[in-house]
Amino acid sequence: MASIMIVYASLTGNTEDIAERIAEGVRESGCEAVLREVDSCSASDLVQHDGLLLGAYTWGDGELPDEFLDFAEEWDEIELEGVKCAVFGSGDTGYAVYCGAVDIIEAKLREKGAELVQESLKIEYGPNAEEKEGCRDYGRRFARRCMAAVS
Ligand SMILES: Cc1cc2nc3c(=O)[nH]c(=O)nc-3n(C[C@H](O)[C@H](O)[C@H](O)COP(=O)(O)O)c2cc1C
Repeated sequence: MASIMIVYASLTGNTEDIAERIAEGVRESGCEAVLREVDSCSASDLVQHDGLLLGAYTWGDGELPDEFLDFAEEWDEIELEGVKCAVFGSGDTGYAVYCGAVDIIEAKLREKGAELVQESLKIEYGPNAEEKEGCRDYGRRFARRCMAAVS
């Protein structure tokens, strides 16, 4: 069974809600979903799985949340070449840089040679009912791509 790691940072629960819905979609597809908050895992945990989904809210002026800053220092030391990844997050369109953390994480993964297998998912605040289904679908699509690679 393919195993997919979902690592996220969430201050008020919106990104967590997205992460949980994505995890449901991953599981519906018959894959294992390992869901972890970023401050409870180390960068080396990332490479033990068949796919990696990273999620963050945006802080400051389009910045990564502090929890991800510590993590981002560590991932310079790990090999992500060819690892199947995708990025999601929550933001607020009232800010100048909407979901900037998602773009920063995506750029970092590209720089590390990771394979971004689908477009990033950005949601304003928490997902509404329709967006929740979109999150599940996002998880299902990601899982299918990872399963195709392991079978
Ligand atoms: C101090 C502060 C700065 C923020 N800066 C941004 C920003 O630059 N861009 C953005 O899209 N959202 C920004 N946000 C909005 C949060 O990312 C948004 O509320 C998000 O839904 C929080 O997700 P969470 O519930 O997972 O913590 C900011 C929020 C706060 C409180």
